[in-house]
Amino acid sequence: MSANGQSALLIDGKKIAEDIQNKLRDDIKTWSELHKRKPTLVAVLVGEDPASCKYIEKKMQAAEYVGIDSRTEKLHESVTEDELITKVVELNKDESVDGILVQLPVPQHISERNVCNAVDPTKDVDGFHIMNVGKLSLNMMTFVPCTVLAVIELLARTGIETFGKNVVICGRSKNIGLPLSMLLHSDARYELPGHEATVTLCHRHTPPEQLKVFTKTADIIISATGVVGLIKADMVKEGACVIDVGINRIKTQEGKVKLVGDVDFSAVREVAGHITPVPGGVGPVTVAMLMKNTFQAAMDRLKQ
Ligand SMILES: Nc1nc(=O)c2c([nH]1)NC[C@@H]1CN(c3ccc(C(=O)N[C@@H](CCC(=O)O)C(=O)O)cc3)C=[N+]21
Repeated sequence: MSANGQSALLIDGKKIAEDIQNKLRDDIKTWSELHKRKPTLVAVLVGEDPASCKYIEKKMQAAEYVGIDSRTEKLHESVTEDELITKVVELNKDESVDGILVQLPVPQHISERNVCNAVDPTKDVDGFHIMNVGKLSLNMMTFVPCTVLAVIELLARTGIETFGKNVVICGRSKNIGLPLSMLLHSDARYELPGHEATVTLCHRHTPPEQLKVFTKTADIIISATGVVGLIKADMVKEGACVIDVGINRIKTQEGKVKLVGDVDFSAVREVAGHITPVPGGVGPVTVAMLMKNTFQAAMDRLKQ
């Protein structure tokens, strides 16, 4: 139990996602009536990975709710890189399409980088195109990856300051840890909103004792590693905010599959000031931010 005798406040990602989507729903309705069309999102899914199918389904449901036209283009697992890129280029040229996303991971024989770079940067609602990654690193306006936006949104809506704070990010993935580190230290003197934190980016070669030294001084800990139980109670400063981006499927003793994050939730909860659960934390807000990026893409298209 923490010094004030209370356990951490739970950050309700599901509720936050609903709030965002309700606001978007109103804005999209107004926009669609004005422009006589709806924003349009196309997801490209290669193969039939059950987790990918589930995420795509959630995205399609959210799109339907907020008033975005959406569809999933399904390609066989054996599709070649050229064939996949041909599909993407076709969507790039399609004037009725505002946002394109290729669900990751793609099969081993296809280069993820080549595929992400094939998406028209103005339709790249995932923010994975090399040009959008470059812009983010320069704190320029661009599409920011949805999970990164979700973390920022969870902090902002919970009233957690980042200005001058110590943030420790665990995990340096190109789609989450790295862009999150770029956004959280962003400088307000450029185009993007500045978050102005001091960021420490830890990864698999950060020695465990050193990791603990870093996390112990963090005001905000964000874990995106896929390592179950990485963040333990003795690594967390009293009152810190803990954001769990991990998604791990584990088998329980009864043989059931359970979704857990990277954080030892029940123990960390007693030390932290705020904590996100898994499920019901970052995941639903990620989907909401995809809707926001798609609406943005549609608005930008009409302005061009
Ligand atoms: N091109 C691309 N863009 C992505 O944005 C992308 C991707 N590929 N590949 C996979 C990851 C993962 N991701 C999630 C989306 C929603 C939940 C989500 O809604 N999670 C629910 C529960 C889901 C469940 O029950 O499995 C929750 O945490 O409460 C999680 C993870 C988007 N990703």
